[in-house]
Amino acid sequence: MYSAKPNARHDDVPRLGILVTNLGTPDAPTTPALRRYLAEFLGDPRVVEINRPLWWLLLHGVILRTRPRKSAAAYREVWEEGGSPLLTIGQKQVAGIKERLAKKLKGPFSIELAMRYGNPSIRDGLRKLREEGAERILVLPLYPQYSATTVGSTYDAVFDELKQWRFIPELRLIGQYADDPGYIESLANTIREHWDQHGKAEKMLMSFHGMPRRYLLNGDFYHCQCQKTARLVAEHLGMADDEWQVTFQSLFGREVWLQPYTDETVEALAKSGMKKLDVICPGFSADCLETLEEIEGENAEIFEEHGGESLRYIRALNDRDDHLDMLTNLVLDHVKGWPEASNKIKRSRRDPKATRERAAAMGCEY
Ligand SMILES: C=CC1=C(C)c2cc3[nH]c(cc4nc(cc5[nH]c(cc1n2)c(C)c5CCC(=O)O)C(CCC(=O)O)=C4C)c(C)c3C=C
Ligand SMILES: [Fe+2]
Ligand SMILES: [Fe+2]
Repeated sequence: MYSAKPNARHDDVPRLGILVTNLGTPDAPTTPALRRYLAEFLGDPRVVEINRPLWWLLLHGVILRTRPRKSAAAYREVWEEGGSPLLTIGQKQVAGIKERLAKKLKGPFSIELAMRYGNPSIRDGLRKLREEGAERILVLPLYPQYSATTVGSTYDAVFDELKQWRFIPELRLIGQYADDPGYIESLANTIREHWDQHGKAEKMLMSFHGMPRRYLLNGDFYHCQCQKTARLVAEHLGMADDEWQVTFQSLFGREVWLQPYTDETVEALAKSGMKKLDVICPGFSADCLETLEEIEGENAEIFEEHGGESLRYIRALNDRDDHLDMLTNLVLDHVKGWPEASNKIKRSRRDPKATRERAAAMGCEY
């Protein structure tokens, strides 16, 4: 049985729905919450693409017995009063985009934050949009670079939910914005502000989340989009080739991942005598465990342990005004051609009494 909007009425005003998504985060920095979260995340075949039965045994037999405790301790280091940074920042981002859209969109719209894993879920976000009357939905995954492991998997979750609906909304998906001029400019702005405050370091690493190299060889061009973002930022800032470098972080498992690795590069640069190093993570639209604990925490320690003086982590774009302006413009570009209030006008021209009588004759509550 396909599901429908509860208490659907024939005179509902159709709205535009915007679902802003990110990866997701555990509900609490505890071992049981991490076990639930990692089981969902690492059980996703888009994320770990190996033989399913073998992976299931390894995941449930080994990884979920050991990693949740370790990961919970790491999450405790970054946890805030309102929850995980990825979630609290996501809430601020959505509130900021909503405020901006309210000034620019003529028709009614609703916007919801949803997470690919954990809460608030994509299923709940889509259902909320449906309850609010959304008949057209735009999905904006907050990943600037497309990867099947992130954006592709988000689409899977959207399709899995929508295929159970009776009325399937018109759907648009934003796949990537790796070379969007507003995004590049926001990154350049935040770097310039950092330089104004702290001066330039000897080098800047642009560190992106990694993935197994095999995925690139099988056609996931995330790597190329990361390179493009980094090149455009460097060009925008007029940086010489030896002033910056792309690296990949957050390795998981024993396979070869995209290289060079951030931690190995940080260590090598410190050993080579470098004293000041800037690191930015352009692929993370919000600060999270991978930036705060891994880069600002672990990698800064690695740098200092091997002779460096200070690794200065440049925060993610988070809820900066230029970032929220850029994301709002991205939404506006992608809803072009979708009529704003025309359906409302059409419906109001109908004879409500006659429509109600016809509906009642069919046993339908109008
Ligand atoms: C197992 C393989 C993983 C792949 C492939 C992967 C790709 C990938 N991830 C992000 C963004 C984020 N990942 C985050 C956390 C995280 N990532 C993995 C594993 C893979 N990611 C794990 C196991 C974890 C959980 C933490 C841990 O136990 O170490 C996060 C942070 C979430 C948070 O709550 O703060 C983000 C964001 C991208 C962009 C990407 C591929 C391009
Ligand atoms: Fe990840
Ligand atoms: Fe990590």
